[in-house]
Amino acid sequence: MKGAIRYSLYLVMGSQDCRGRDPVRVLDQAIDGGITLFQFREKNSGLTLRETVSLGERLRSLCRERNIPFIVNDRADLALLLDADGLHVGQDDLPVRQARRLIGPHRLLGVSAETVEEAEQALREGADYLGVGPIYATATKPDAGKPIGPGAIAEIRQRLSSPLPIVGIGGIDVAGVAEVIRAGADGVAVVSAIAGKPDPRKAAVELRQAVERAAGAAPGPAGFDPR
Ligand SMILES: Cc1ncc(COP(=O)(O)OP(=O)(O)O)c(N)n1
Ligand SMILES: Cc1ncsc1CCOP(=O)(O)O
Ligand SMILES: [Mg+2]
Repeated sequence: MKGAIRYSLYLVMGSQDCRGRDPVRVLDQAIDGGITLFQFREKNSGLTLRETVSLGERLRSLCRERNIPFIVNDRADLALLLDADGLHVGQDDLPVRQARRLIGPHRLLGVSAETVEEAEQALREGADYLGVGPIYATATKPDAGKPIGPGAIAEIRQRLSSPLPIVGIGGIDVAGVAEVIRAGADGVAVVSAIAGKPDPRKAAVELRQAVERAAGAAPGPAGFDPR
C-alpha cells in the first residue's frame, strides 16, 4: 500500500467541514473530482465517539470501494478499528515512535512538521510523509499558529537528510497551489477548498489540474478525468 500512495491532492475532512451536508456524499464528489488521498479528521464537531465510529465506517467503506487510501487523524485506536491505511499525528499528539508501534510497520504514518528539526525527528522516528503547514492563513484550524509560507517547504525539502514525501497544508486554494508545488511539495492537503465549496467535485477537479500543471504534467482539457 505504502508504495502506491499518490500525494497530489489530499482531502482532510470531518463532518464539521461539510456545511451540513452528508460527509459521505461530499467525499464521493471529491473522489469524482480527482482527490488521491483522504484523511478523516473529526474535530469539535459534537459527534459522540459512537457516531464518529459509525461515520468513519461509512467513509472507510467508500474509500475502499473507490480505491482511495483512508487515513485517520490523531487516533490510533480509531485507525485500527476502521482498518485504516494510515494515521496522521501532529506535534502534540501521540509521539511518532509510539504511534508506529501501535499501527505496525505497514500502515502509513503521516506527521505534521513546521521546521527542519521537527521533520528530521519525524523521519528518524518512522514517518512516511510530512504535512507541512500552516502555509497560509486558515480559519479551519484556529490553533494552527502563524503561517510559515511556502519557503518552509523549500527549506525542509533541501535540508532533510533523506527524502520523504511532503504535502503542504493550510489556506491552500487554487491560487496557492503552484507556489506550494514549486517549493518542493509532492501535493497539497486541503479542507475548505473542497469540503467548504458548493460543488466539491468541481473544486477538486480545479485543484488537481492546478497541481498537475505546477508539477509540469501536461494540463488536461476542460472536463478531463484527472485520474
Ligand atoms: C496532512 C496533514 N498535515 C497536517 C495536519 C495537522 O495535524 P495536527 O498538527 O496534529 O493538527 P490537527 O489536524 O490534529 O488539528 C493534518 N491533520 N494533516
Ligand atoms: C488541519 C490543518 N493543519 C494545519 S492547517 C490545517 C487546516 C487546513 O484547512 P484549510 O485547507 O481549510 O485551510
Ligand atoms: Mg493532530
